[in-house]
Amino acid sequence: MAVALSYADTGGVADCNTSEEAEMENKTVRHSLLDASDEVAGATAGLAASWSRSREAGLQPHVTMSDAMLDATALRLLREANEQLITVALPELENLYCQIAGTNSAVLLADANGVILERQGDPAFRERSQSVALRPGACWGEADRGTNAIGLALTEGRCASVHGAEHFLACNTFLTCAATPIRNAAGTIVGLLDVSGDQPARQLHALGLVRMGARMIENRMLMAEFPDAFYLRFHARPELVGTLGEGIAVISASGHLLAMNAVAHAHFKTARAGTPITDYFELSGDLLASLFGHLVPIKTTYGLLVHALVAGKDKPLTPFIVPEIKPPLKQIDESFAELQVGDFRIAEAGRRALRVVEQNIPVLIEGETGTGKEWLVRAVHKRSSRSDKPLITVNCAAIPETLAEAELFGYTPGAFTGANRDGAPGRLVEADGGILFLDEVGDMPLELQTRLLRVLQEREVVPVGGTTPRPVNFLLLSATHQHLASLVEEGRFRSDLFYRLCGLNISLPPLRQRGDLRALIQRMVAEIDPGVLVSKAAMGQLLAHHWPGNLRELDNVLRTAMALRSSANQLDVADLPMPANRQPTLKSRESELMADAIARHGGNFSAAARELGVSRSTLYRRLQSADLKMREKPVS
Ligand SMILES: Nc1ncnc2c1ncn2[C@@H]1O[C@H](COP(=O)(O)OP(=O)(O)OP(=O)(O)O)[C@@H](O)[C@H]1O
Repeated sequence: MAVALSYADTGGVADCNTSEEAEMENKTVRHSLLDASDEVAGATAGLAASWSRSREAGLQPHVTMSDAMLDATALRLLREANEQLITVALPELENLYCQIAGTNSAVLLADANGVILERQGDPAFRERSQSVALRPGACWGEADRGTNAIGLALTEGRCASVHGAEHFLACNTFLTCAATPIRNAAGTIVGLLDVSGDQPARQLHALGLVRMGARMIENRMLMAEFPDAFYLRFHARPELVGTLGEGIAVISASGHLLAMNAVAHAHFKTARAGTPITDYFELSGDLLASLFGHLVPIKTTYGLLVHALVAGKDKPLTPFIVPEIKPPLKQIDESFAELQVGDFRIAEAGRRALRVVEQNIPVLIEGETGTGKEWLVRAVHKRSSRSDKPLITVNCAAIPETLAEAELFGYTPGAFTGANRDGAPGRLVEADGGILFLDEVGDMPLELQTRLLRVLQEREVVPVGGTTPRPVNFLLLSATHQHLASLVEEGRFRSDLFYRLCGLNISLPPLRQRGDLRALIQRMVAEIDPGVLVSKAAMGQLLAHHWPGNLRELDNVLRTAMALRSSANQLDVADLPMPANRQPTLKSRESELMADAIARHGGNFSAAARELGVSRSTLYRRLQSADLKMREKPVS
């Protein structure tokens, strides 16, 4: 499954000297190590809010609270739980300490809750800092010790500097501290790095040092998390590849993105794990192979020139299995040529559906019968990252109610009389890894809706007659010719399921409202036989028709006409299999409006009358006078 990568704090340490690089910096880095005053301005923001939070937590500046401190056993367990972080961070703590040794300071590593895990400090500062519990086991969250750099950085998810009297508790005002969170590849805060000291002035360089240290730890964690992967390392300036300012994209052997560091993520904000690396860099197979161990200029897909190399940890520099890398999504995707005739809404619907469903957000397509809902789904599947996985279509109106559960969720051997001896996996399991398309979802019986909802919430299926759930992972598209929100209002469709299905609602226009009918007719005729032209009169009649069956009807009419035509190279009025001059009359439009509204509301006359702005009795009367026999569904 494609997983969204996210970072809240994407500050990096790149600098730049050309306009392209300046753009790179704009896209990535707000702070620069060279501009400490800016950094401090950002890092000291939020003090007032932090003081309010400290008061709200019941703390008072001059009251020393009972100590929030873990005993030795609890600290040992906490260290075990944070083993990976500590292993990766310890060398960095030592490195940082070398840089601040002799300045009456200490370097601290805390967990994601602000409990200090490790400390490296000047012996002279030890005693003073011990007196305020600046040592392993102590919790420095805001709620325990009021405003302080560790608590503030964790609460606000960014670097923080707290100096002297800015500390909430009076006993801490001799300290000056700078802290910054450490995030894992998914952008979650997993710890924090802090430099604290006993100094009369704010230490501008301390903030820069902890940020550098944290970034180094993050990069190391990234590599520790994906030890078998390859790393594409890049920077706009070749000499900065391999430094802290570089972007790192972690890539699988098949050339798919696994993760990015914060700098890379700042370039590719919408990057998602599981997508081909060619979505982000313009790379042919040969070019990619040439990057192994060599710095080569390449372009990002948004046109920025960077210098990059690929390395694998402890790995011979053998190229990726390049053929698995797909061409960039854009090249095959964005035109939706088979839907694009002249009405921009249709291809745009395809583009929107693709983008959204690729983020694992379900899409609901509404439209009259034959408007091309299923075509749209096929076009989306073809371009999706799951194009080589199944597209499973379930027509919810066509499965008999008694078999629906078994059909959808599968069944175990011998689950019911007449069942297949070996059981069956069910359509949802068949869609695992691919796309599930629920057609005519508005017709799904309420009981089935409840079970489907559970599957969508828990992402696992229990077959009929079974007890063991099986995890499923599919992208979800649904379609209906009804107005699903009205069915919800009428209590015929579960509202919670509606919201589960309808991450994005796409409405396909009926043929009579499309602006590209002429072009569509010409194209469909040319697809059957490119040598045939449509006569003016035939085109006039086709354009005047009301097309209640939409594209399906048009397709049938054109195929029949082409088969019956008397001239080899022209389609004429006489060839058309539909009654002449179907220009809609006022009366026929009224009948269609009534029929449409009743169908949309699934036979609920009251709702249809409301939509049409007439009373229920008027609707009855007009249906009778139009001799329109519509079945009314009893409302439960
Ligand atoms: N873009 C298109 N170009 C040409 N023909 C199309 C296009 N889209 C759909 N059609 C034709 O219309 C028919 C109906 O399309 P489709 O099954 O996608 O409609 P639908 O909205 O899902 O219909 P229903 O609601 O009845 O299931 C297709 O079989 C095809 O013949």
